[in-house]
Amino acid sequence: MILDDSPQTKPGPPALNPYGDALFLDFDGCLVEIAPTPDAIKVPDDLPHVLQELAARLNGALAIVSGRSLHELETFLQGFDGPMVGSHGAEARGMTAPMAHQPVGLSDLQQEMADFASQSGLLYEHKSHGGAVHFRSDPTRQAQVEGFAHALAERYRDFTVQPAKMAVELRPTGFSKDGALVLLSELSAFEGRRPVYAGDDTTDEPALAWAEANGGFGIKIGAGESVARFRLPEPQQLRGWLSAALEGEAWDV
Ligand SMILES: O=P(O)(O)OC[C@H]1O[C@H](O[C@H]2O[C@H](CO)[C@@H](O)[C@H](O)[C@H]2O)[C@H](O)[C@@H](O)[C@@H]1O
Repeated sequence: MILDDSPQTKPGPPALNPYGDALFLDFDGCLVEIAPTPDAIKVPDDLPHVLQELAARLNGALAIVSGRSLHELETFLQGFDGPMVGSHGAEARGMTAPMAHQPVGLSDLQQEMADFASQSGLLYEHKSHGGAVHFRSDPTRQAQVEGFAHALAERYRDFTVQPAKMAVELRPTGFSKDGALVLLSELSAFEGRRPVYAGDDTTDEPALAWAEANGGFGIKIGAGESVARFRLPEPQQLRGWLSAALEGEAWDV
């Protein structure tokens, strides 16, 4: 079954193998639909339960891997108690935290970001290991926000500019989602399993590539170029695929 008509047409993903697969899921734009602001997302009531049940079916080999702060993921997904990686690979639960200390200059950097956003009439998102300035309310400000972020990263060397959907983030240098997959795959629940990664954004591409290069596959959610072999058009279809896996249904490729 062909699920999209974009220039880079890809089929939908095959069925999960509960005995051999490890599942890694991005959050925003992947498990849940993009919303006007970070706080405005709608998490379906049954999503934590579906994740919890599916994790049990996979013998614990299911993790959330996100750019969000870990405490936000835990709040949005109460009822799912499996591993989670937040802040683009810098913090985690269910395994040793990848980043042992907070990045140098964190609070000063956050203050500068908050001040810039306030003066620019844009939304500042305070994050546990960095920050984000969102320009979804005024996309014409993109270049200005990017210029500000790159100038900031010149002065705060522990931080790297992370482009996001209608936002620019500053995240800790040296951490990434694909780096997190390496660490997660060393956990006994994940070891030796075929990695399957679902994500929607440029920040997910290295993780999608990692899954493809390590005997598994990637699922790109939404339009756009991707290294992933498979695609689903919206988070809703990914949630459907997860529910089908839980019910043991085969997915028609
Ligand atoms: O790695 P992810 O789970 O995909 O998180 C990436 C960033 O997602 C959030 O921002 C994006 O989603 C918002 C809600 O839909 C939207 O308003 C915003 O424009 C998007 O950029 C989140 O706010 C960031 O902290 C995450 O890093």
